Amino acid sequence: MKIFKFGGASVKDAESIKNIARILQVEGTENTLVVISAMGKMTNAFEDVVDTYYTKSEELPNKLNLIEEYHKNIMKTLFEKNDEIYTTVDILFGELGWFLARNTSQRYNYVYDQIICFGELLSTRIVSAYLSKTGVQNNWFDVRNYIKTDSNYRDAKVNWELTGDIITNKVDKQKLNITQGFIAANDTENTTTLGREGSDYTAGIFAYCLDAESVTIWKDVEGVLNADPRVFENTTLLEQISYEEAIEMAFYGASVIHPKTLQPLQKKEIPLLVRSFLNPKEAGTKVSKGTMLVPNIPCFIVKKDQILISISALDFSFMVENNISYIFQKLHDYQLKVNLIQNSAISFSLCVDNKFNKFDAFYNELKAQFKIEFQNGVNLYTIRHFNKKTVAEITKKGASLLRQTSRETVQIVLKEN
Ligand SMILES: Nc1ncnc2c1ncn2[C@@H]1O[C@H](COP(=O)(O)OP(=O)(O)O)[C@@H](O)[C@H]1O
Ligand SMILES: N[C@@H](CC(=O)OP(=O)(O)O)C(=O)O
Repeated sequence: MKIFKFGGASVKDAESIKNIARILQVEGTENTLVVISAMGKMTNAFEDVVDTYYTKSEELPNKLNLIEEYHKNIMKTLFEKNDEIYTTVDILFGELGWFLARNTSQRYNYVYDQIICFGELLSTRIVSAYLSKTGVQNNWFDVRNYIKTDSNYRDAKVNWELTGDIITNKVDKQKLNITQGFIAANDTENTTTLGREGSDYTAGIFAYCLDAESVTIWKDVEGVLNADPRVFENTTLLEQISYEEAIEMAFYGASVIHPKTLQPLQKKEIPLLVRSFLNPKEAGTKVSKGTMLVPNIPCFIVKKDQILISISALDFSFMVENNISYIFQKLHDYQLKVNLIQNSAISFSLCVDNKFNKFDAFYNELKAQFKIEFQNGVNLYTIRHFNKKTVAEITKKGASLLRQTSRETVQIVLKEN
């Protein structure tokens, strides 16, 4: 069985959806499972709905209208006025409205997941209906009945045993299956999510459980490049990457592949292909067992808008196991994602992502016990397979605040203007 994943960019408008139908017709529609993300930037729009719900509820109808209009504009091009999809989509907006009106929970992350899931539910319904309309038979299903997780809303952990059982028993391998990325459900049937950009991971979960022959992620770029083309001018396509190398790149923040996606694939040696939906004839990138990197060139990864924190003890004592373990417990409690660590005898430096806006609370708790300084808005550059020239190229971009070098990797924290 083949697993395809189409991300937001590949379902961002009516033309993109027509393109998916063309790709499926060329690639074949049997023994295939297609995982689809929310359209375009709709997950961001739903995040805005969540914030508005809590802070400026008078603006909520307006935000919801914008989302509805976006989807209906796309539908206008793809369907006739009386097509059933309009009822399906209205029911979904009705369910969302019902939740917003009835919810009494103040648990932000729980509420977030119950709202955010509509992006994927809408996109998959629309793509599935369009495929059916154009004669491509398909089987839409609600992934929340297949992927089961714990109740760690917004970053749920998969219950592999249960999920594996359900998927192997329930997925009809003969058909073209269409389902949602990123969302799942816990054992009380509440919606959970796998972390932002988690649809790649969904594809990996299905591939693992179904022993798929391959996973293909369709992108608006040729494949995995040696640097983010939005940040670097000259980029080169990587034709082959080993699992180990791809895991390293994803870990350091190469956003083109979600970091959790690769391990399940590596375990079963399922190749991951990253191909262009704009140029589907090209081979793109293959991540598989084998050669580390082809071509073997330096690769650049940048994580923007990080916080560089420096912590030392108030009494100038050494930063050792007991206070470091305490700090890590707090980082975990406040869901701060650590991207770089460096310690000296009396101070401990960290570069973190303030993913869930919990840095202030972390800071306030720690400042009672430690001297803690921080700098917002720094960028973390990682160069895999670096050389002198590439390090010089990066460091000339701004003031270098911290550097860490290992055999294959250099990481540099920069304050850019
Ligand atoms: N190393 C890289 N190789 C290719 N694309 C990259 C890389 N790093 C960042 N990108 C960016 O990732 C984008 C595709 O990812 P994304 O927008 O998340 O796609 P989707 O949401 O459709 O899955 C590309 O348009 C490109 O700008
Ligand atoms: N829609 C979700 C999940 C996802 O993976 O999206 P994309 O494939 O567009 O990155 C998000 O934006 O986080």
